[in-house]
Amino acid sequence: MKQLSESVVQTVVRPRPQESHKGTFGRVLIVGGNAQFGGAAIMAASAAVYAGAGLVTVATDPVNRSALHARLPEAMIVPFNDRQALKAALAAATVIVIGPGLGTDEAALAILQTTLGGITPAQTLILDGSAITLVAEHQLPVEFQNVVWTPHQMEWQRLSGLAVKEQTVAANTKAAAAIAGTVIVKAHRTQIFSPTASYENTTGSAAMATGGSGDTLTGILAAFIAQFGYVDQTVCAAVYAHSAIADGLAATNYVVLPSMVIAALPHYMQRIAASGAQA
Ligand SMILES: NC(=O)C1=CN([C@@H]2O[C@H](COP(=O)(O)OP(=O)(O)OC[C@H]3O[C@@H](n4cnc5c(N)ncnc54)[C@H](OP(=O)(O)O)[C@@H]3O)[C@@H](O)[C@H]2O)[C@@H](O)CC1
Ligand SMILES: Nc1ncnc2c1ncn2[C@@H]1O[C@H](COP(=O)(O)OP(=O)(O)O)[C@@H](O)[C@H]1O
Ligand SMILES: [Mg+2]
Repeated sequence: MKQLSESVVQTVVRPRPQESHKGTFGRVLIVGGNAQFGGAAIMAASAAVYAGAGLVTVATDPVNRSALHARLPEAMIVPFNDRQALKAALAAATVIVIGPGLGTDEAALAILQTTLGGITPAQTLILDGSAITLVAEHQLPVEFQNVVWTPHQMEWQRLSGLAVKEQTVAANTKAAAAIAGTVIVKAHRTQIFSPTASYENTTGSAAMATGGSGDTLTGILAAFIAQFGYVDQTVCAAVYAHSAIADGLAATNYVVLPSMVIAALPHYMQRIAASGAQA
C-alpha cells in the first residue's frame, strides 16, 4: 500500500488556465438529500463548489430548496422526484454523485435506478452513503468503468460482506477487486483501492468525527474529478486534501466541522497550486 503525501495534491491541483470559463471546470450533479437529510446534500454541494467545480446542480427533495439556496446560491436545483428533470440533469453532468442523505426508502431506490440508467461511459459516478446501502441491499448491478465508491466501514460491510473486524488490507483488496471501479474505505486511516493499485491516507484525526465529514469528502472528490479527470492521483489528492485541511484546523480547534473544511478549501488549493507552480 502506497502512503499518501502532499506531493500527490501538488501533482493534481495546478494553477487554473486563464483561457477558461466555468464549463472548463466541469459540471457536478449531486443526487441526494431527502426530507430528513437535506444537510448532507448541502454539504456535498458546498464542498464541490468550494473545491472548484465550474457548475454544481443538486437533485434533491424540493423541501430543501430554500435551505440550499440560502446556504449556497451558486448551486442550481432540480426536484429529484421529477424523473424527466432528473434525467436531463444527469445528461448534462460530467460527474454524478449519488447518495448523501438520499435515504433508503422506495422513492430513494427509484431515484437510484433512474440515475444508474442514465450514466454514460464519459461520465464518472460516485456512490456514497445511502446509495451504497441500497446497492448492497438490492444487489443492484453497477458495472460502469468510471465509478468511485466511498463507504465508511459499516457501508463497506454491507457492500463487501466483510464484518468491520474482518476488514484487513488483504481482505479489502480482494473484495474491492470484485467491484467495478475505485473503492475508498473510510476510517481513521482511509484506504483506497483502484483497479491497479492501493493507497493509505496519512492525514485525518478524531476531530473529523462529525456527521457530514464524509458528505464533504464526496463533494471534494466530485469537484477534483470534474476538473482534473478520473485517475488514481485525483482520487488520492481529494482524500488527502480533505483530511489535511482538517488537520490544519485541528491544530487550534477541538472539533473540525464540515463547514470549516469547506470554507478552507479555496485557500488550501491556492497554496498547493502556488507551491507546485514554483517547483
Ligand atoms: N446532516 C445530514 O443530513 C447528515 C446525513 N447523513 C446521511 O445519513 C444517511 C445514513 O448514513 P449514516 O452513516 O449516518 O448511517 P448508516 O449507514 O446506518 O451507518 C451508521 C451505522 O454504521 C456503524 N458504523 C460502524 N463503523 C462506522 C464508521 N467507520 N463510520 C460510520 N458508521 C460506522 C454505526 O455504528 P455506531 O455509530 O452505532 O457505533 C451505525 O450503526 C446517509 O445518506 C448519509 O449521507 C450523514 O452523512 C450524517 C449527516
Ligand atoms: N477518527 C477519525 N480519524 C480520521 N478520520 C476520520 C475519523 N472519523 C471520521 N473521519 C473521516 O470523516 C469521514 C466520515 O465519513 P462518513 O462516516 O461517511 O460521514 P458522514 O456520512 O456523516 O458524512 C471520513 O472521511 C473519515 O475518514
Ligand atoms: Mg457517509
